[in-house]
Amino acid sequence: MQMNEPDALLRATRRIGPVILDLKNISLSFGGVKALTDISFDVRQHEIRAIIGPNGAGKSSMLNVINGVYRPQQGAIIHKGQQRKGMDCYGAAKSGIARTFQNIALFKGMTVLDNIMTGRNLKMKSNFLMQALYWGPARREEIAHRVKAEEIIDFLEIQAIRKTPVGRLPYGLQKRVELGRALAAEPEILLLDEPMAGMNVEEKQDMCRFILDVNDQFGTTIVLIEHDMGVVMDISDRVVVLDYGKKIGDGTPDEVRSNQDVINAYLGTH
Ligand SMILES: Nc1ncnc2c1ncn2[C@@H]1O[C@H](COP(=O)(O)OP(=O)(O)OP(=O)(O)O)[C@@H](O)[C@H]1O
Repeated sequence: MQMNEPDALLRATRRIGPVILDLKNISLSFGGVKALTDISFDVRQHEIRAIIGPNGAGKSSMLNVINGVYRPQQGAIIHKGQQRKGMDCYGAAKSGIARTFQNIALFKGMTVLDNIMTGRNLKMKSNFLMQALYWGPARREEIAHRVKAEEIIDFLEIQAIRKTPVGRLPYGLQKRVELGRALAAEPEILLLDEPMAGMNVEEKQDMCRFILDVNDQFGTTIVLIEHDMGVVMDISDRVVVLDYGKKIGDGTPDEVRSNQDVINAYLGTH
């Protein structure tokens, strides 16, 4: 493939690495409904990879396959060179894959800080009894986790609301807190399910900036579903396009934009 100069430069400076997630011939059905049919694509380290497609195309199902919520009936998932066998979402999280959800899934009565702390659960080593007694090592561990949570709060510029119960925050800020909770797990791969849904223009701009900063500063690989085409084309390195559970396009934003199947099935109708 011939890359033009700015593309090549962009990729070189952003250090796109080798394939870390390879999805091969994935098929998934629910009873008679074929959600995904023979889908193959890969994700490279440090890449921002978008999955787009009309409603019901299979995008969320694909994310659920990646983070182990659904097990496909056919196909293979190769994560860092190892074929994944029978992994659930806990296993996926342990292997460095975190995600946010289409509908915010936060503890609404808890503060921003405490919600972000829940993202540290997988990293906690002390057992329940030690934590309950707040005993030596558990105390030191708690302090270290709080420091990490505060770092994320600073990074996302939400210091002013750190003690506010999440349910009282406007929607855009709740989405940012959800990103913070996912970041608290220090994921290698971050899955974002419509991170900008329901946001106004300014909130979208902020979220775009945070996604790019996470990718740049932490080196996190990002796979995102997003309906806003402007956003997708602006921030993604490569885009995979699904329609009725089938892959109809895959490539750089420019390649996808000029793909006639994509224009017919999706872009042309929006
Ligand atoms: N748990 C489930 N049980 C039965 N059918 C399902 C389930 N999850 C998804 N489906 C079906 O699989 C297909 C793909 O759905 P999916 O939610 O993955 O699409 P999507 O592209 O994310 O759509 P949207 O943009 O509306 O969120 C749809 O026909 C949907 O009805």
